[in-house]
Amino acid sequence: MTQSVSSDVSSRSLPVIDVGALIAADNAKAMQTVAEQIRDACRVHGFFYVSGHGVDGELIERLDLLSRRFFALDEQKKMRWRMALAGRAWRGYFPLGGELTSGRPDWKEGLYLGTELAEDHPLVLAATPVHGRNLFPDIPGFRDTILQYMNAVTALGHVLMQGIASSLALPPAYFYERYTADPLILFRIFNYPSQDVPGDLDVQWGVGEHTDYGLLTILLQDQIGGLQVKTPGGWVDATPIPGTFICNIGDMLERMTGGWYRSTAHRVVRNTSGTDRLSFPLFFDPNYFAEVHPIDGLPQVPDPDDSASRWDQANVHAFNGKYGDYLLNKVSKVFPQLKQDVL
Ligand SMILES: O=C(O)CCC(=O)C(=O)O
Ligand SMILES: [Fe+2]
Repeated sequence: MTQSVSSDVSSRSLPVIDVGALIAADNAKAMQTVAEQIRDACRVHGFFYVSGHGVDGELIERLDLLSRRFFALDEQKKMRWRMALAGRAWRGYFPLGGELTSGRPDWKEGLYLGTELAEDHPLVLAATPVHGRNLFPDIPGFRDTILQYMNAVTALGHVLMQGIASSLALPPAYFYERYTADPLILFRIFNYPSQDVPGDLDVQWGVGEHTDYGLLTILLQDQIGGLQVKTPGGWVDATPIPGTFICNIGDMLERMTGGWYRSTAHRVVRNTSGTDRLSFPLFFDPNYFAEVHPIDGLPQVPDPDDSASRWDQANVHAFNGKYGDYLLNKVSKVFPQLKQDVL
């Protein structure tokens, strides 16, 4: 990979944490060991691989296969499910170069999805942004597979948040009781095609440097690679490891922990491998209406404001208010046109 810069990968590679004990939930000592591994990973990197997660491998294979079938369709056909058609629900397909990071197009196409809510759900009737029905492409089996996958990984998200609570010496249900009994789940399926960029386009990355907005991102990626994580020692490749997810913490967890855990910047290099790269991030976030507050009693971080070196120059610690407000402010920057049309 051309932009790979890690020279001393062994000391800087990201940890793999087997979370089987958290799922089994029958051995307090083993659960504590996992919580300590999570704490170390969140303190040092903000990124870790998860193995032993229990999500069905056959379901993952089916999701990958059907997603490839979708992206192989003509662009014109894929545009039948374009995001503009979902309005405020913020769902559907966006074409190559259609999403911006820091004002520049990313070299990816994708399908935006989330918790499936019916037209008569109160939040949909109230036209709540990012809530609504999905635009499921008419690939046989795709809808059910996506819904099953979102359910399975959301369940994993609840377990991981229990582990994160324990890692902070909080009761396991800390986040559930305050923020995630009804979490905001956004799910994306991305294709990074191995395709040249036309000379007149200002494209550099698959996805430019950024942090994620919410609590926890649970990412499935295929075998191509390209995700890189910013560490104090430089950019590190998050090399694919079969059978694992990659987890990273988002801005809201940094805010809640007063910077004790950081939302670590990451990016994806442009795919030049000759084969499409697929990735599937699921964002496990606080309820849209939840007010985010710092957690009492954590170790104090002297100066948590790192806005000067952050990709968006934002100070997440200055944010007060509903998670939904924070999210909308961010999302409107990555899809400015859509914001104009539907908000
Ligand atoms: O595709 C990837 O590997 C990462 C995508 C990502 O960082 C994001 O969607 O926030
Ligand atoms: Fe991300």
